[in-house]
Amino acid sequence: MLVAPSILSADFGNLARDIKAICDAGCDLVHIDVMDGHYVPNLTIGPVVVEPVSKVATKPLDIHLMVENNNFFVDLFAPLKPKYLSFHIESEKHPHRLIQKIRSLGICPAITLNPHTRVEDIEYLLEDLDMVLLMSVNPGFGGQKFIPTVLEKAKKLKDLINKRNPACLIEVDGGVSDKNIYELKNAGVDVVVAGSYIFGSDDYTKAIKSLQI
Ligand SMILES: O=C(CO)[C@H](O)[C@H](O)COP(=O)(O)O
Ligand SMILES: [Co+2]
Repeated sequence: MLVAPSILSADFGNLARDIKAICDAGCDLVHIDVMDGHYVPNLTIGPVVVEPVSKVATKPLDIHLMVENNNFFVDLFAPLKPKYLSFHIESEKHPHRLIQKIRSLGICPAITLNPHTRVEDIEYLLEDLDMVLLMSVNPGFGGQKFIPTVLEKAKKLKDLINKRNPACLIEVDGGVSDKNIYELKNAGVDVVVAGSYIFGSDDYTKAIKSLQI
């Protein structure tokens, strides 16, 4: 299991320090939550902040867009060369076109599904995707309760992935901890995002290791 700590739960007054700390503690990816205050009722950070603080990151960036104007934000964040750039299927009229654009910029395209969205909705996009991000909370805030129906969704998605594109990864984001990590693993999940669990612990190395099963 790969682990991507969400910096939403980091100390925003010491963001570079916290990004360095999770990289030193052995995380696999650095998850950056980008919220525009329109698509979700919260506002976070743009490239003006992410670019300087991510200079200390020794692990690849995993950027999660929660925005209305995906095209605009893809253009804003592409120069930072994240490994993964994901956008919400629910906020995009032309997901297939946007996936091709992200790929043409040298970035691995990923798509995100809210808790209510059926995995079948993205079946015909799977061949073009490197990762699917399943939300296990409603997007917008850290520290929420895990929605367990994501486990059934992950299993269904795994079947579709095995049929269409076995190389595509499944990522789960929201309410992840050592309490649900084994169920997530059994459901076929490859990558977990964890914010409050990791940043709320007093030993980042131990917390990250407890999820790298
Ligand atoms: O995308 C997100 C919220 O929209 C965050 O990545 C997610 O909530 C992680 O935080 P936590 O592990 O505390 O739930
Ligand atoms: Co996220």
